[in-house]
Amino acid sequence: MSRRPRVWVKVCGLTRPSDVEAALRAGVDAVGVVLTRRSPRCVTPEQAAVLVEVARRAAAEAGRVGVVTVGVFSGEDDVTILDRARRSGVDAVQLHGGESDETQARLSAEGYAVIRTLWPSAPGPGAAPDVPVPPWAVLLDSRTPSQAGGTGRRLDPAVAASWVGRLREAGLRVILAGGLSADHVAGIVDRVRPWGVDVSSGVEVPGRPGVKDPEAVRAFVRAVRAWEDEADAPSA
Ligand SMILES: O=C(O)c1ccccc1NCC(=O)[C@H](O)[C@H](O)COP(=O)(O)O
Repeated sequence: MSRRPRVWVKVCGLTRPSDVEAALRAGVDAVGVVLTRRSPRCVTPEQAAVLVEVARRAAAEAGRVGVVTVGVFSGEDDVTILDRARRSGVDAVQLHGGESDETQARLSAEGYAVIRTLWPSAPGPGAAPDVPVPPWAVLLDSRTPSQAGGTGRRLDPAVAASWVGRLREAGLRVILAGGLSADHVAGIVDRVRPWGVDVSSGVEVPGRPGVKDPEAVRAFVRAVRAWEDEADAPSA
């Protein structure tokens, strides 16, 4: 029997300090604030700064090190991204609008961990693109014609697994997103084997984007940690 790896867990689209505290208490590794106006979960940099401070305080109180605060962008120019990232005080930026390699490099040079989003569409070797400059992590997500993220739509697990395999071979950390929730995250992680998972609408109060349900967040983290505690059968 072989031991399973720890899975990095991010809850995204937080808008309320109490939800940030609850997420940290539940044991998440990262909290995301959406800093693009192209989202119903958008917060201002000033609101984000309060949430980031709450996250740092809650992490310190819980004796947690390495908790990451992430600002999500989609389609903003580099100057706007840098301005909002600085004003909010996030550790990492998540590029969720097909931003360029140059933008990624510029943000890395400014000291931000960069999470680069890809939207898997086709299965098979060669379907996942090359990522010429390795970011801190790659995030696989679903999208609709009007929304680049936070859609609540699941990826096809076979497609996701093939992209994760290919990107892992290239040495990248891969975070899986797209319609995850407590009731099926363990099964998807078992099949797709990402380095991390990211959830937003699946832990929200139904019909209220940005308002998290603390019990749903706890159930999500519990489901991931329970999966980690099981062991893989030896391969034949
Ligand atoms: O959450 C949004 O509203 C959003 C809007 C535009 C770009 C990105 C956005 N969210 C990014 C995230 O990291 C979400 O957690 C991720 O898309 C997963 O969302 P969900 O499918 O609802 O779990």
